[in-house]
Amino acid sequence: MAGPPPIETAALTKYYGDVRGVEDLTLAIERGEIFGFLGPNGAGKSTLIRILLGFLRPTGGDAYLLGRDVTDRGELREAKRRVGYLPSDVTFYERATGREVLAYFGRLRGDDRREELLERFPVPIDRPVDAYSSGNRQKLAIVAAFMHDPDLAIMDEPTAGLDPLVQNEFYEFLEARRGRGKTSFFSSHVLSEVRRVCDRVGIIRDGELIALDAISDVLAESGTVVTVSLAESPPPSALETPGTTSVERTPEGYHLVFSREFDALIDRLDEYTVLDLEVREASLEDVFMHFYEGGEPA
Ligand SMILES: Nc1ncnc2c1ncn2[C@@H]1O[C@H](COP(=O)(O)OP(=O)(O)OP(=O)(O)O)[C@@H](O)[C@H]1O
Repeated sequence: MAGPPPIETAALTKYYGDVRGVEDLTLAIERGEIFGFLGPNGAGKSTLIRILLGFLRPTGGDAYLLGRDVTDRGELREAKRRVGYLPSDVTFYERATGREVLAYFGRLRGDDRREELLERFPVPIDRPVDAYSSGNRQKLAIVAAFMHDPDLAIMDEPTAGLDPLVQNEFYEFLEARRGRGKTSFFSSHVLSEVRRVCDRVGIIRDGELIALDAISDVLAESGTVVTVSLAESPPPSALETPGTTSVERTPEGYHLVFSREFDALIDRLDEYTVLDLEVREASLEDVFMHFYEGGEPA
């Protein structure tokens, strides 16, 4: 079981001229986990992935893949034999058939799991790739990325373009990999998929890591949403009680995200006339929206 973390970064920083890609990013992914990397557009997700794969050189800090320094060509090459990469914009040599594409990648890295993957993610294998739908193209990319059974998979928005059934198949596939101690790291905008499949999440905004947690911890901390409609209109801050993550005024009333500290809230509401009250479990959207929106501008 021992061994270096599959992905490790320390104070990793990348500037494109004056533009910040990522800044001071310190992160360790554990062996066997499914890790989701979330953040709004332009947050720095692709920058991190491109540094890890050696496509970009960091401005500062360190990054290791399977214990190998990604800035050392020889070490990177060695690590990448055991890594599968699924880019967000899949491109193949268009006139090749699916079979030829897979044969090419198979020669480079091996293809022990090719047939099993093609059963899970069937594609019209003898047609030229330029005639593929975007979903089939993505499925072919999945087969190509995983057929050498990599210890670590790095994926940039892997389910974009897949229909819900195939998405589900993909999540089950990642879970089966986890059962064999394989590690998966992916960027996503889709909170529901992260909730469905990830063990831990990192949230990045303006190039910086602003939260890193187990999904269950995130939800335990701020896992309840209360919508309350009052006859009076106090400022939202008047409804802040211990354990409240956020309070907003919406057309339906006040929207509170908080841990389950009901007594404090009930005491506070006693000062007003409650017209309507709804309590429900928070979605990840509720919990993470304040991470996405809040904070200092870059
Ligand atoms: N080649 C480049 N030259 C200059 N700036 C860049 C370059 N690539 C990315 N950036 C900038 O770096 C920042 C991080 O971009 P990045 O693509 O890593 O974000 P992202 O989180 O992957 O976004 P998205 O969700 O839109 O894919 C952005 O401000 C972006 O404009």
